[in-house]
Amino acid sequence: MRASVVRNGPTSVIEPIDSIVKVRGISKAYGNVEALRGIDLDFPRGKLTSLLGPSGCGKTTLLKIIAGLIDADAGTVAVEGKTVTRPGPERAFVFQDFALMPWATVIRNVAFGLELRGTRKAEREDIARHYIAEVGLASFEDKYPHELSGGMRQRVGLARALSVKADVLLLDEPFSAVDEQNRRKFQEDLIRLRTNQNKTFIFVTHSIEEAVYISDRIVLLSPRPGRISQIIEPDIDRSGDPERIHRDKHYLDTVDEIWRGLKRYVE
Ligand SMILES: Nc1ncnc2c1ncn2[C@@H]1O[C@H](COP(=O)(O)OP(=O)(O)OP(=O)(O)O)[C@@H](O)[C@H]1O
Repeated sequence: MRASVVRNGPTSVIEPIDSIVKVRGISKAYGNVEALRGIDLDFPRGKLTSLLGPSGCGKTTLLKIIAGLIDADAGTVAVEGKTVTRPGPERAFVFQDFALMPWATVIRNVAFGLELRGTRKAEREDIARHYIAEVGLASFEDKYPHELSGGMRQRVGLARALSVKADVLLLDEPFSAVDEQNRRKFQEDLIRLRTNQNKTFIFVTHSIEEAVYISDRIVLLSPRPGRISQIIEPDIDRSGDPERIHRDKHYLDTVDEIWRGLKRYVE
């Protein structure tokens, strides 16, 4: 099936994309389970793209292939024109469970990526402090993960990814382990960070509402083997009150449209 781009809103012209990540012909099977088949995708620089689709359609697999954590059977991924063969400093992965070290303080956890790269202590702690404040955790530098709520641990994971100054942040359902309130707050933080930090975010989610709320572009995958079914670019003004956005006509129409696209897979 050819991918179609749908824009909800006044913009009707589709501009050429300045893509930072190019995925070409990616296929992947685990034994006889075919997870992905022939994925071609461009991820625009400085934008947030969500991967959305039925359970088991290969979203996490695609994210991990982009991260260089697992190999594809066929196809290539290039970041800034350079073929991905392993994890690299220009990409940071935020795991579902945030993968924090329980025996280390917040600041050590956040600075860990820099520690691995050999950045000296004073410098890496300065950088870590900056991003700890950026995610709203100033004054929690010396706490341990067990002293934090799920939402706060999630922020530590994000601060760590921001600290290594990767251009591309890969987030695997970062909201799945937190309550609704923290989820909303973190969604707003992500919208703000995307604007302030000029990072490219690639985001796996199960939630249509969440995808429409935070994404510049939504890639809808078909059931396994995952193929691109549709690409949707919600045209939503996110500068205002979040409650207003949730009642915005374009927002509601886009949610509805995606739901109608996905419904046929779950009925
Ligand atoms: N290491 C593995 N070994 C065997 N099968 C796997 C492995 N990892 C994933 N799979 C299978 O590959 C398919 C795609 O998995 P993946 O986790 O990428 O999908 P997903 O869309 O992220 O799923 P979900 O929405 O449920 O999180 C699934 O059927 C899954 O069971």
